[in-house]
Amino acid sequence: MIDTAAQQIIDAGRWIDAQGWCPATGGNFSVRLGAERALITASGCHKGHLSADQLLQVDLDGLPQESLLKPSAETLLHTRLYELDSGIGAVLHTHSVASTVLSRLESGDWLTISGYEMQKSLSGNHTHDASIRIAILDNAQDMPALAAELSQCWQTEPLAWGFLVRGHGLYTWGHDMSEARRHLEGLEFLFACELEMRRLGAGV
Ligand SMILES: CSCCC(=O)C(=O)COP(=O)(O)O
Ligand SMILES: [Zn+2]
Repeated sequence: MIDTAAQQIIDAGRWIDAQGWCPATGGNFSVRLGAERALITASGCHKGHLSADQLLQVDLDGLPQESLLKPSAETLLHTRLYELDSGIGAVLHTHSVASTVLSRLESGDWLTISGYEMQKSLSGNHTHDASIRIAILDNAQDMPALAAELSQCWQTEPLAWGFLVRGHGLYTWGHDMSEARRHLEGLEFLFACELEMRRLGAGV
């Protein structure tokens, strides 16, 4: 199980890097290992060429388990998602240009997208003819505070698919790594379209 999860994270990192969505040391990825644990990337390494010795187990308080590695600085956002929804099996955090710029252009708490066929890549959506809303949290270096912000937002309205952190990037998830990758690819396509529309002065 751990070997499979590790390979899923390594493969996702290679693919995400090839898309240009985890430049420098940006991004972090995790897979749930059970009710109380997750496998997550270590802090500060390039996520495009990970090896198994750059992954460690954490409990849902974000504490390393049987490892001397330093977990991702953003571990608490991953573990909070696993606590908030027991159906989440994998979490991907990326730093694309589109998610970073769009989250800064939008000054409100939500990004609303409508009219795109690609909305159907997000579980539960069956038409372009509806609006999807992606929450935007303000960035912070204080991870317990940002995780608390996420919990508060979730209590008002449970989030689906992902959320943006302003000027920082995207968190997305799925019931397994395959669904998380589909949500990531779909959302990034939608963000790129929306950014291009705004650049052309169309819509909004
Ligand atoms: C230059 S990236 C800054 C940190 C960050 O936002 C990130 O996603 C990577 O942090 P980690 O500790 O997981 O390497
Ligand atoms: Zn980040």
